[in-house]
Amino acid sequence: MSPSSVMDREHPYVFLEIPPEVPFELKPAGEKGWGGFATRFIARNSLIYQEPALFTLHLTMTQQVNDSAVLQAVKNLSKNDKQKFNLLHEASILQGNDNISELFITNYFALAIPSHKHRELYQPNLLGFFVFISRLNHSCVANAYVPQNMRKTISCYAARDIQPGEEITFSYCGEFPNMCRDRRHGLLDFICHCPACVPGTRFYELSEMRRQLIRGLHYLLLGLDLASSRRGGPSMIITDPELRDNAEKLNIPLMSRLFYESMVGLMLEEEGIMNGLTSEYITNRMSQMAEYLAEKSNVLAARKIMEQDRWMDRWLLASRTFGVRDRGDWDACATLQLIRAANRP
Ligand SMILES: C[S@@+](CC[C@H](N)C(=O)[O-])C[C@H]1O[C@@H](n2cnc3c(N)ncnc32)[C@H](O)[C@@H]1O
Repeated sequence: MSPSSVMDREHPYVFLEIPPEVPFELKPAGEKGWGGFATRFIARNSLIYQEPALFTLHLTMTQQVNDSAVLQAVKNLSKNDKQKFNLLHEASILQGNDNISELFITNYFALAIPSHKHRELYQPNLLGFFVFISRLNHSCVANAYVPQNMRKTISCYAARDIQPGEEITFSYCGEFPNMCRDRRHGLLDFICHCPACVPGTRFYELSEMRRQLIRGLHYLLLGLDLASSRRGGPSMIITDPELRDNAEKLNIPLMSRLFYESMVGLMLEEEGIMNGLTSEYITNRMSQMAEYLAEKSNVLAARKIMEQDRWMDRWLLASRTFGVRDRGDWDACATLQLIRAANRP
């Protein structure tokens, strides 16, 4: 028996009692430490696991995660739950990290709680500690996703079909689709080795191009450079000054918007990171824009575009009416500007 397999058999995770409904097992995952591997076939868009927080920390806006806050919360746990925390702590020590706050930071998800005030919907200072979904590793081309949660529970869904034995991964940052490798690695605190992060491969080159393109398309749609470290500040992702100015004023014709949105969809699909939630989100945004169309020919063209199931087909059709003007353009632009002004902090 090799020394590593002896170590693996005695690893703290082996003693974690995994609930029977969890469709993955914990195993070593190379340089990523341990990870979760599917124990059965998981169909695209289906729920993988819904998990309640082991405990939560509600910090004030100026407070940071600290050892005493974490230890105080752990003290109030049941014996069983304390044991889970201790096993994760032991595993963390094996990886050379004895720091309690760090352990919390590696295993938390920010929780959103509904609030009467729209702007307070997302409360980044309510943090939940999760034992099982936190065992899943990151990938920039993940096969699962964890949507923004609304209560003290998080859910993980399959972004595509997952075969038994396949490692289940999700993206630790929802905004990675429009960021190139260097920017992503600047935000992660480790070097990711997923297929989109290994330079010199065809997939890597295509991935870099696709993400740069998505970044530019987002600029055209939102007038914002979401991938910039100075978000909201000046950006040169669109070099044509007139087009950039129109994007910043949200003055992009509706039919062009449908084309840009379809192209984002196509790029995400080609990259292998389109999931049910994102698809629904882009489709809704396209439908909302189409509502402003006033010319009959454009209304019909938009309807045809939206009827297509594949993003490639939507994009091809949308390219035929790209740049066509509509009487509803001005109305849409004015409304988008009002929404932006209302949402400014
Ligand atoms: C929440 S934990 C995930 C589970 C962890 N691998 C374990 O053994 O418990 C996050 C940590 O896993 C490692 N990790 C996750 N995804 C990775 C990736 N794609 N490449 C390298 N390391 C990764 C990093 O050390 C990261 O800080």
